Amino acid sequence: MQTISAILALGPVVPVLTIDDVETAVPLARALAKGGLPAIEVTLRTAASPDAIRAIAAEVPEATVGAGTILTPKHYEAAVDAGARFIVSPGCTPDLVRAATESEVPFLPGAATASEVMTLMGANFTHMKFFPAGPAGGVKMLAALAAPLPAVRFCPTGGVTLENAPDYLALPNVACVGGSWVAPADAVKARDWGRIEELARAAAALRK
Ligand SMILES: O=C(O)C(=O)C[C@H](O)[C@H](O)COP(=O)(O)O
Repeated sequence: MQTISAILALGPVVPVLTIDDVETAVPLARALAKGGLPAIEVTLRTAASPDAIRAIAAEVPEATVGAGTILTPKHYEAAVDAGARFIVSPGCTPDLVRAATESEVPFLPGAATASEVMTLMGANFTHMKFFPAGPAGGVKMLAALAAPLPAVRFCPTGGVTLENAPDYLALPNVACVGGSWVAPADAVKARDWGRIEELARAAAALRK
């Protein structure tokens, strides 16, 4: 089992995917990994998502598939059963902390304020999703959090783009960024894996 720190170091961007059609999961994950983004987050927001995670875990060994939008211990368990290698939440709850403690699959909880970060530090988390990054204060907020809380590493997600990602990645407390822009819905619908591979390649060229 890889640590969350190792998984977030696999690339500068973690694609966030919402998969409606399970048939797209494997070619989509292959295109992203081929473009240089092997750590992939599949949100648990659609009926197809558990099977999508299962298919990627089984058929795309070059990818490290995680599950996002994990809101409850039941979601956590379902994602682990499907083969998720990491678990992501937009926030956190005591129940999720317990589920994470009982699982060997690592957890990236979400935080957006100093108090939330401190609560998660108290539960021994060193890596957190900063969500929703843009609305919660963006680069300025993360830079400000680094002063009193320098040990925590973040994956800002929510409103991150190819254009603003470099500003986030330049911060010492940012491990990588997350975003859905590398797999636009229209490209997935059109099965345009070449375009997605190109978008992944451009994102992978960003330097941490
Ligand atoms: O579902 C989750 O677990 C989330 O935390 C939300 C996603 O990470 C964002 O919806 C991605 O945001 P965009 O890149 O702005 O589209």
